[in-house]
Amino acid sequence: MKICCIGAGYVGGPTMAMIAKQCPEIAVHVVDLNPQRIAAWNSDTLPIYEPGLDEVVREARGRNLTFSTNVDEAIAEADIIFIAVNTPTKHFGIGAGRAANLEFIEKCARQIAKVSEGHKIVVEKSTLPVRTAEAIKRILSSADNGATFDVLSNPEFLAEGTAIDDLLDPDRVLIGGESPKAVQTLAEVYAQWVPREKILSTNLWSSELSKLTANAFLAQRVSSINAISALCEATEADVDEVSKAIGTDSRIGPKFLKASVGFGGSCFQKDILNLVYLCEHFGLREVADYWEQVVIMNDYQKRRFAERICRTMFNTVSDKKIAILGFAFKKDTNDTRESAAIYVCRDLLRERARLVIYDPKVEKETIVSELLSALSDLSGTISDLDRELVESNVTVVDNAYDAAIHSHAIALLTEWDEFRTLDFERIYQTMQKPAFIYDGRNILDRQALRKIGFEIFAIGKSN
Ligand SMILES: NC(=O)c1ccc[n+]([C@@H]2O[C@H](COP(=O)([O-])OP(=O)(O)OC[C@H]3O[C@@H](n4cnc5c(N)ncnc54)[C@H](O)[C@@H]3O)[C@@H](O)[C@H]2O)c1
Ligand SMILES: O=c1ccn([C@@H]2O[C@H](COP(=O)(O)OP(=O)(O)O[C@H]3O[C@H](CO)[C@@H](O)[C@H](O)[C@H]3O)[C@@H](O)[C@H]2O)c(=O)[nH]1
Repeated sequence: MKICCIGAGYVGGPTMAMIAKQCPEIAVHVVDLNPQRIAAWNSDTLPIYEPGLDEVVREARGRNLTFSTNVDEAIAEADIIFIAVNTPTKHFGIGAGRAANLEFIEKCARQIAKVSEGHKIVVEKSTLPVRTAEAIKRILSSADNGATFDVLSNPEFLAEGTAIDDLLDPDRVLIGGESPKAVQTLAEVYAQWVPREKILSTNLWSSELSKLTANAFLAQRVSSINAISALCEATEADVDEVSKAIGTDSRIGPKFLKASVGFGGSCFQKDILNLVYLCEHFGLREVADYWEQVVIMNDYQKRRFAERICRTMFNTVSDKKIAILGFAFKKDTNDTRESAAIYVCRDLLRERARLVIYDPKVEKETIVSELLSALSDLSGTISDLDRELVESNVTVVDNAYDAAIHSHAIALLTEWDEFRTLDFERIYQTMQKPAFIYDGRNILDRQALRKIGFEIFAIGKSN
């Protein structure tokens, strides 16, 4: 059997590497339009940082795992074609700011229709609005070379930072489709390492909608506890104690109740906005409003964090040096898409703070480009003033101690493990006084820091 995957990103790369590792008899060919990305997949420095990924790729690459830009060839040879391209929020035209941009999906479907012969199974791996498979089927059925297709939905539930564990031992694999034979063929691939009872099959539309719904529920939990964190700060309740108290109720459960500076990542916001757009499309105004509130609350949480920094530093951060620890949207990834850090830094820059940023895995170019795009207007134009703000007020350094030297405050925005064990005595000596710490992840020992002399503010703690 031959598998092709279109899209060598955070999903296509790790997912296909795992299939290739677990199924040595299947030839897996991952293709992408981006030659730099493909070159990186073929090198010793993979394009994404993910614990355990290097080993999996090293085992299968060259044996039954290939990365290339030969999209047509890979499609033509494959029995199963996964589509794992990006489906970002649309930034133009109808549905701008909400709907998913399906341009890349449609281009893949047209290309598959053009170069395929015989019978192929086409698998939606990307996260898509419910009923996208209908459009894909229409496009594929226009193929004029006699090719036939089954379309399946097989959404991916991996989380970044734990992708390899999630792929090795998933809570479930979901396959939606109309043809039992096609569903069975794909299920056989996963059954090489996933227990049968964890492979669920549903109709196409339930599968597509389950992915959006799963992300909406997860993000809703984070926004719910973050909403409570604001109330904790006003009432001397402690959000971590509240989380623990409610999470021990087996009906609620303990996961995804960690209050934070706000959720980030390429998926939660995009997928909820997509759900909101779908609800509006179907005339379900109240349902749309209900889910939109999850994103509104998240924006509030990020804004609130930056405002608290300004307020508690005597109402001005202008010309003050703030060390930013962490820029990725969570630990153990180099992904910065929609990271809360971007928006906190943007707001601080607008207050004319000087930022010294350190993240163990994020490159300087990525940080600068994220900040410039956060400061740009809707059309993507960056004013000279904003460009100047970033050029003069942002420094990126390669360790936390250098970031903290002479700073007035530290804002911890990503929960990297190395930040837990920093020598804060040493850091305190090098900082301006009073020395402030804003813990956006609630991972630091507040008592110990206070003993050293820090003024510490954490999420959902009223000091
Ligand atoms: N990132 C995650 O953790 C995650 C998890 C589950 C689901 N998803 C979903 O999976 C999809 C992919 O996400 P991602 O994070 O891997 O995106 P990504 O941007 O990292 O990767 C997508 C890749 O597709 C390539 N591409 C786009 N159009 C192409 C075409 N016509 N031919 C060949 N290559 C093309 C791009 O060059 C890019 O490298 C999205 O729908 C996302 O919502 C993402
Ligand atoms: O209790 C929590 C849990 C998460 N977060 C934040 O929420 C964001 C998302 O975290 P997580 O869900 O762990 O990472 P993602 O890689 O975005 O994974 C989500 O999005 C993927 C893409 O659709 C799905 O496949 C996954 O199942 C889903 O967890 C991050 O900023 C986290 O810091 C919190 O603030 N508190």
